[in-house]
Amino acid sequence: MAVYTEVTDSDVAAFVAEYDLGEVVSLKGIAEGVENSNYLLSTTTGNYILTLYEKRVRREDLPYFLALMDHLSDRGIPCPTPVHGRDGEALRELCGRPAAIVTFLQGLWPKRVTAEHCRLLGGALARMHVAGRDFPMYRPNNLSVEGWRKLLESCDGRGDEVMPGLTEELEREVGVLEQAWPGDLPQGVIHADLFPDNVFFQGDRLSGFIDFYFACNDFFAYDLAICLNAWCFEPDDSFNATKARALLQSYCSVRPFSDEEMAALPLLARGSALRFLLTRLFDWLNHPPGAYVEPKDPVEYLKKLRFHRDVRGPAAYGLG
Ligand SMILES: Nc1ncnc2c1ncn2[C@@H]1O[C@H](COP(=O)(O)OP(=O)(O)O)[C@@H](O)[C@H]1O
Ligand SMILES: N[C@@H](CCOP(=O)(O)O)C(=O)O
Repeated sequence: MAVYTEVTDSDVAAFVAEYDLGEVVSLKGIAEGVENSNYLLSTTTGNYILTLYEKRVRREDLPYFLALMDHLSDRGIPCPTPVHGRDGEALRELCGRPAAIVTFLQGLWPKRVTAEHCRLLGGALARMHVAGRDFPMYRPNNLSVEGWRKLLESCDGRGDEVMPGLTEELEREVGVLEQAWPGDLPQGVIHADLFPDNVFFQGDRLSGFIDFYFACNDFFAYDLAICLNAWCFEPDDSFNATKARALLQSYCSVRPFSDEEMAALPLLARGSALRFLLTRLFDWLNHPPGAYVEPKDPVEYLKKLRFHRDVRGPAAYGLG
């Protein structure tokens, strides 16, 4: 369960007193999620999400994430909006952690992804990229190519505890991707963690995006590469080109891809697989025994990486 920091009734009452949100009715820990502590907060004015930011989120990055949610929702992108206190601040401290309240988003994330989900996702992602173009803040992607060698080193050569030969394969991959990574592609604000559990649907529409706590400035096509990995593989690890085509075509109908972006896609998808493989590997090797949150499987992302390594053109993604 993703509640790392326990909040008592008196803590939350004092916290909520800083806002015009009425009285606290209840506070329930939310089991889903990995990175932060999330609570469903009910007050006499409605439902909200209270988040206490944990290990991977740096305090200095929080103004970027919160301002981005304000910016995108002002431009009609469905996403949570930070609630500002009576002093105008959205970010404050609770139980020794940075904390914020955001609006509650209706809908559920898809447990079984369909091509229609991918189609809706593609269009909405492109609209988010366009809406972020005039966002004035900048945050580099510290989990992209410049960060991978350090991330691998932080695993202390223990990759083979997960699979024999893994450390060597990852060292090779990091080297190849460092050499081949594109220098310049269309870029702007990206979500950078758009997995199915961060996208809500209601009936036949996409009702919103959540979890902007990896958002950063990077190649737009890298966000799509993350989605290809997270949405277009089946539980038996096979790649579903129909889902990929639905995702990419609907994205391009809103924000067309350049030839350079299309050509770079297999490499970006390989790199995005490596990024999640490395953070999962680190968490797998370092999670305390008996911890509530089950670490995610790094090997799932090794298989995805190997798939993209063998891709020779857009036909593999249902295009061309
Ligand atoms: N704004 C929101 N509206 C509704 N539910 C939310 C909202 N934010 C988070 N949640 C709930 O909390 C869960 C975990 O949120 P998430 O941001 O993915 O956590 P983490 O950053 O820890 O991975 C989500 O799966 C969802 O159930
Ligand atoms: N999506 C990442 C883990 C981050 O979890 P989230 O709940 O913040 O999306 C992964 O699958 O490795």
